[in-house]
Amino acid sequence: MSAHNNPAAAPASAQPILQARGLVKRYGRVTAMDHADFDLLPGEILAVIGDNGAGKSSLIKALAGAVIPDAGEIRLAGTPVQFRSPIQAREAGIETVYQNLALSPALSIADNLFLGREKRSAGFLGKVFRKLDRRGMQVEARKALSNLGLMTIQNINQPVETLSGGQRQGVAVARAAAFGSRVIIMDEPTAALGVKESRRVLELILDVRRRGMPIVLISHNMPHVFEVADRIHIHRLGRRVAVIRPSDYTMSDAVAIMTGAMKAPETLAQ
Ligand SMILES: Nc1ncnc2c1ncn2[C@@H]1O[C@H](COP(=O)(O)OP(=O)(O)OP(=O)(O)O)[C@@H](O)[C@H]1O
Repeated sequence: MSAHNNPAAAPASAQPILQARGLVKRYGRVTAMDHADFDLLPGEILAVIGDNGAGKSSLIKALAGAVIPDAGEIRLAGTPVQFRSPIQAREAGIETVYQNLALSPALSIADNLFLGREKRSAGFLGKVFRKLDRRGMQVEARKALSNLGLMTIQNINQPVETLSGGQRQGVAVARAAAFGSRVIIMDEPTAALGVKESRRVLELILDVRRRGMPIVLISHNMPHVFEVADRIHIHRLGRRVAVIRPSDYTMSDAVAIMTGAMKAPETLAQ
């Protein structure tokens, strides 16, 4: 599917769902973020690309509450937010799927989906003895996976360590998509996957967008970026230097802007 006729894409005038202005983060003498800006529009897939060390992770971590910036402002749906921890960002609806997935291999798929937000049984047993509502969680886990067309997974009680890389990625995405999130950030979701599995994860990303959820996709894989992104945020030396549409530039242009070999376009495509 072409990313450029995305019916969910917001008009240019739409208010960003997630926005950052002037983020700064220094580690001693290293400036990881140097007045970095960021805009994610409702319903879009925004790819973030940049050379190694450009500061992509620092930016994403700041948006996800894992790094506290030294300066700058983050707004969620127009409201300034100051996340002090990843939990706070998650509670506000920003879900991050990191490259080294935060899944517990020995636990089942259903348990992983509810890790950290387990459902308790109704009434006394749940309140006093914190008894888990296993049946309820299994029903919801099955629903979350089938919503995303992931029901090739036969048994939601099987341990995650028995799943393929792509299926694991799927569980992580299902978890992110299932809990009323407003934004999903995916850090190199296809980096460790084979061709077929990468394909399925890309389909999954498109599927999540079809459901109206905006996605930030950090990736070094230009063909993947150009295939699914509505817009591409190019990061260089700690800051955003351009936002382009994949239909307006070639992959080598994007790489040239990223490395400084080509001048960044003057105006940011919004
Ligand atoms: N915790 C830290 N302590 C010290 N320096 C750090 C820390 N985190 C990041 N840096 C430095 O900040 C700069 C930006 O790093 P960052 O990881 O954000 O870049 P990146 O674009 O994500 O790189 P990559 O693509 O290689 O993952 C680098 O020079 C890095 O060494």
